[in-house]
Amino acid sequence: MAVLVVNAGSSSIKIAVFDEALTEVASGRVTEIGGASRVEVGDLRGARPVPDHAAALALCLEALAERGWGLDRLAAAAHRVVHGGAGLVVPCRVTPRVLAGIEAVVPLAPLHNPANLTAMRALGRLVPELPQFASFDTAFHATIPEVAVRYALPPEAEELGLRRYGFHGISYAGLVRSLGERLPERLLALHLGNGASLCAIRGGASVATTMGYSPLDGLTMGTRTGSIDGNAVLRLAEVHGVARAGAILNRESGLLGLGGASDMRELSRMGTARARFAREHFIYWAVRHAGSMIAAMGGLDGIAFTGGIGENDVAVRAGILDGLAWAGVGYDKAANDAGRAELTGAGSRVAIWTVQACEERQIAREAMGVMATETAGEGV
Ligand SMILES: Nc1ncnc2c1ncn2[C@@H]1O[C@H](COP(=O)(O)OP(=O)(O)O)[C@@H](O)[C@H]1O
Ligand SMILES: CC(=O)OP(=O)(O)O
Ligand SMILES: [Mg+2]
Repeated sequence: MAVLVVNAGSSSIKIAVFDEALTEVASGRVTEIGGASRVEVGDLRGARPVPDHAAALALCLEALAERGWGLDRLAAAAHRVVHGGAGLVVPCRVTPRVLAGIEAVVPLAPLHNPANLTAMRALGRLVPELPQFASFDTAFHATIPEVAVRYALPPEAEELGLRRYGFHGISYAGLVRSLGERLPERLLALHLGNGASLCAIRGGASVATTMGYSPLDGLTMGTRTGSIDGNAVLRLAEVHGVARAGAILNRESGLLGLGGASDMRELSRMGTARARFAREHFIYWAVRHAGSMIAAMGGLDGIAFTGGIGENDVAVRAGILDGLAWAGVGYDKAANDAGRAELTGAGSRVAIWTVQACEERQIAREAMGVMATETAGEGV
């Protein structure tokens, strides 16, 4: 039995095939979709224009078929879904009702849910009999206490469903599993990719996170503002209208708005004063928000970096770790420069790791869990 996993991020699509022992047997990725796209699927490696997520998925499926993983060999497909609203949280089979639920909250995750739906519908057209499953980025945050979930709004506003959800939960759940025995009591997890968030994980459970009602809140991101005063949002809407204001906040802000490129690697290459400022802004706000996460956990025992930037950008990691020296954080500079997995410095009170994001394996695991439950149910 093989499961195809499709992880559509805001700037990337990552696919992988897992066998029943959760061993990855094939994988591929297209990054910087719509920009200076890079393809790593099958024999295709390098720069190649890929305009959107649909084209990226088609490329990935073609490459998988060439490697002997045609759609006819798959038992199921499993997808990352960023936002399922209040109604869709636990992993489930994709049905017309589930598709409608994901569609209904497109305005809350405009950079993600359309790509997730594109992948589900495309596979549904290609192989209608293939069972499909969805895992939600919000699920891991179900343990966040009410006081951290609620905005200080009156009941009529809360009735609109305005509350904090939190995202990157699939990544955080996978991270907790990857750390295994090493998992400390109070872990500051940093998922730094095109979308970026922090999570305070206490005893393996999320107790606070920086994203809120949508994946716009918190850190400075590739194209998203991160935290911004509500009155500034109202002003943008007043001047430009709601749709344009939404586009500015979600697609034209963040590193792109400040530095002229959404991609961290590209900003490093540019090296202009603007580009440097954008990187500085990213680091500064990651440290500021980290302070809030540490307070929510009542202290800090470990730090784990993951995501494209967290795993690879040595200078960003160094900047954030320098900014957390006050919390007893000391890191091994040579290990950081070399991109090693263990960064804890001699005498540091806090353990530090980089961990490869393993969203795909976590999604496959969850889909297999749903399949097992369905099969058990049939046997009753
Ligand atoms: N080797 C690298 N050095 C610095 N930044 C990197 C590197 N590889 C990827 N990144 C950055 O990671 C970000 C994309 O992260 P990723 O987790 O793949 O995104 P997504 O949120 O779309 O899943 C980009 O800003 C990219 O520049
Ligand atoms: C939730 C989110 O921002 O995801 P990504 O980092 O993949 O864009
Ligand atoms: Mg991602």
